[in-house]
Amino acid sequence: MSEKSASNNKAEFKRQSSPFREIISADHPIYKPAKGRYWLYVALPCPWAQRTLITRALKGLAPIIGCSVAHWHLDDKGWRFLEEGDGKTNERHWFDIAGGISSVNLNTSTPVANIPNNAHRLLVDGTDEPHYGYKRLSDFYFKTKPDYKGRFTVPVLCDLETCTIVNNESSDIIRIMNSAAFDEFVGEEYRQVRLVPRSLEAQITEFNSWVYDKINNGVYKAGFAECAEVYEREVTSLFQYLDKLENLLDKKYTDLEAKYGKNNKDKILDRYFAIGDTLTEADVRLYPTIVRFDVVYHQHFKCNLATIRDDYSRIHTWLKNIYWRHEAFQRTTDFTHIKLGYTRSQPRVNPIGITPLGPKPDIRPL
Ligand SMILES: N[C@@H](CCC(=O)N[C@@H](CS)C(=O)NCC(=O)O)C(=O)O
Repeated sequence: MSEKSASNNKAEFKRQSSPFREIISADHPIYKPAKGRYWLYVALPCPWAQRTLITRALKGLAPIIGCSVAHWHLDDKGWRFLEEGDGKTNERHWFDIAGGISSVNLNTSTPVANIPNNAHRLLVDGTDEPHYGYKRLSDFYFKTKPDYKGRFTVPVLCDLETCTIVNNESSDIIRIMNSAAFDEFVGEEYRQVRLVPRSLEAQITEFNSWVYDKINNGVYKAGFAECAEVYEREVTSLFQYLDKLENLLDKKYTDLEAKYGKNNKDKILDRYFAIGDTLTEADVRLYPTIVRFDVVYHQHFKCNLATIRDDYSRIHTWLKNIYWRHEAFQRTTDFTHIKLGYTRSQPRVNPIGITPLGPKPDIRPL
């Protein structure tokens, strides 16, 4: 999310690669599957972190892999946790049981302005780090690698036994969660959830590759461009790929209408996903960008050739369907953290740090 993640001398945004890439498996020399051994550190503005929260919820891993939420405000020392001891209440349990992080009550609390950057509203702005009392995410990075020189990004999956970072790349973390590693700790209903079914693997991989480069990362390439020429090129490309996505979903929706009848909305919506007719990793990786689009990327990253709600009707229906009918998505979406996080943490993009009140509502009803 940081505007300083990296850029090259052509004023283009380049995302740094993630240095910690271990997996958890019975064959791994150190990181064996276990209940309560691993902990996920996230920040709710971050779309990459949200992928991991969604997958954790869908796979029933909330009781197996705990989670801490950094304060939504990213400063020049990186993400920070709320003060030690603050979060040691029963409410933390409620946070985890929610299958992600819930702040359903917050989504209706407006306006979001007038909150100081360093406000500490317990279990509203984030949680503490309950194991080591770390104040900063950077503490984990230095503990794992004392000479670490990169950025301190979320999400981070940590091993509490060795106090090291197992992995800090969201696409790996969701594959770890989606593997059979934790099957023995979850019920059959979760074991059956396969976000990358073998029969759809090639299609999902192809979809993910352009969605990642042109849409997930595309909004950042437009928003963090350091000159007009780069911005214009990137924003144009982004909307070309949103058009491609709209066409793909249009075909999907029309085929479902032909099969089940135009009026059979429930049957259609039950099957209306990006690839195949069940929820897959393709939806998990697409959603965090689309749900942030109208509320932040449109104005903050100047991705304003169109909105999802008024100009991309099939993407909009897909988004509303996922948000309103799938708890793992809705309960890991915190519009307040999202809006505040982007608009208050990127002074080059928004120097005064005023958080726009609109659009209203954050997401329309289905
Ligand atoms: N490749 C990483 C990217 C994660 C990432 O860029 N996270 C941003 C938040 S959206 C971050 O933590 N930035 C902190 C910083 O750059 O200081 C992943 O997908 O896990």
